[in-house]
Amino acid sequence: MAATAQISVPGTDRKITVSTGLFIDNQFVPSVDSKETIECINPATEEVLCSITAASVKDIDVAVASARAAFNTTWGKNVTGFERSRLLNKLADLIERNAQELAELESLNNGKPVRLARDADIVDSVGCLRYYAGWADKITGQTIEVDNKTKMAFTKHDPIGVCGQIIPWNYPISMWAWKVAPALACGCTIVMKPSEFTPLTALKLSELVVEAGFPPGVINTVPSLGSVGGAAMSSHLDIDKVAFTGSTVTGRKIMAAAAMSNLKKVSLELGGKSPQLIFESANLDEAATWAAMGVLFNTGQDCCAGSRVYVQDKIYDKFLPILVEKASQLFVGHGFDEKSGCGPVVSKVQYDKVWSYIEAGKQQGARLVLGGEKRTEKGYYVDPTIFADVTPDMKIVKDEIFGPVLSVGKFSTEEEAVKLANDTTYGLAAGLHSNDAGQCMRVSSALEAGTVWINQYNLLNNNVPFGGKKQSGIGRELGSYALEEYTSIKAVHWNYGEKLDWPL
Ligand SMILES: NC(=O)C1=CN([C@@H]2O[C@H](COP(=O)(O)OP(=O)(O)OC[C@H]3O[C@@H](n4cnc5c(N)ncnc54)[C@H](O)[C@@H]3O)[C@@H](O)[C@H]2O)C=CC1
Ligand code: BAL
Repeated sequence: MAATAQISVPGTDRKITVSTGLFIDNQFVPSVDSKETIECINPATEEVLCSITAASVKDIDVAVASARAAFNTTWGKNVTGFERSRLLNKLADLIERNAQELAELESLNNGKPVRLARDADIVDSVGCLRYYAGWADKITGQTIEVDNKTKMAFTKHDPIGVCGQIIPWNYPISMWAWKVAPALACGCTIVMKPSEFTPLTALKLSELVVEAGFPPGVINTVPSLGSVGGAAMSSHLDIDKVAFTGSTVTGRKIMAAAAMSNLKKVSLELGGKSPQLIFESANLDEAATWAAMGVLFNTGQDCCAGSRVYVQDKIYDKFLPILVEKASQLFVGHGFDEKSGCGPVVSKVQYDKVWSYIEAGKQQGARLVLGGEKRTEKGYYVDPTIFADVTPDMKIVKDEIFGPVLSVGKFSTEEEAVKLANDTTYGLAAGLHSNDAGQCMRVSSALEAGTVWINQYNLLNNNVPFGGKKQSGIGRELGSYALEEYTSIKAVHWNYGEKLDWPL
């Protein structure tokens, strides 16, 4: 039995108990060979919450063996879709029951407001599990007529097997749900590696996996450093698929490791530098609200953050103050303050990265119109920061910052707007605000992005696919499209009459 930690809930006399071991075969266990630990930090206070076991390469082997055994016996093709659906729905119910505690733990480890973790991240995650519970008994192949006389063929959509799932720290519960729900619906088993920055809710969710009644080995949770556990999973010979969300740099490493090991299937949901275009016909107040939310939600730590806003020249001077006003209305504060709409960034590393970009923006001559001043209090807080009059060569315009930092530039024609928007190696998302229907159709078609929002931003739905073009990724999550990531298609040719003339 591995140990537990008690984490105090601010403003209450309650404590949350977290198992600090690895979750393998439905049990919390110590590492088989290592004493390495991961310190979990509260980004709002910079205090250590607890230390947990860091999985070694050997622990990954043990978790994979557990997932393989489950795949071959109690899960995989040995369980009906109806049963997978029932268990997914049960898990969704348990997460809903525990929403407040999970949201508190998410806030303590990640910094995001409890209110948003509970009412957005967890509500959407429960919805995701229920959405894929609906699919579990509807995953079917095709019957294919071949010659109508002696042969038919059919396809089976088999579960792909053991899935390594490597998730980031920006939406720990949501990314867990996006990975777990379609994999289980298809009959796959899982080795889940949460980010070393935010492993606590994945450990807590593992307790609910047992309570829901999943057989041992179906979901294993192995917190580990990316360079240890993540790398071992990517090159593992008995993992059939890796699903990853995180940086483009790490995505490349995972793909290379997959190629050099067993050519496992890989899906990558990577970075972005998404544009939002504001055309002169737009409702400026509404467009400013979406634009502010588009970059500031989750403190800008969002793969699809709309971190470049381009405004048509005729409305630029009118739009900019409205945008600045909207952004300054956001209350940035401790995640346990119900008023807080934005917490600190997740870690000291991320804090330093965001500030290095703010300094670069200043040095390269962008006009600072909001924020850009450090706070003196403890915690990794960064206030909403807006730079105006940016040019395409600036670092703040080119690179993914992953913080509450917005670059605002100007365009005159629709053609120029599209050119600026597409001037990036990324292609995750884009937004356009216009009341000209023809323009909405033309521009949404021309934007090189996996998701385009028209007169909205950042709102996703569990039944709509999400993923990137260009260097923002490969494959799709959510919607029916995600099922393709977790299935392997088998074609069965059935001869019921043809005799072969032999020798040929
Ligand atoms: N697309 C997205 O949603 C995310 C993008 N990012 C971007 O990445 C930047 C750096 O953040 P990081 O936490 O360093 O991102 P990262 O991409 O390195 O981390 C994401 C996950 O990958 C794992 N990982 C790290 N190295 C690995 C390796 N060699 N093999 C397999 N797995 C590995 C980590 O342990 C974590 O679970 C951020 O500033 C942001 O720009 C970060 C998190 C999420
Ligand atoms: N915004 C969707 C998920 C992500 O940021 O990784």
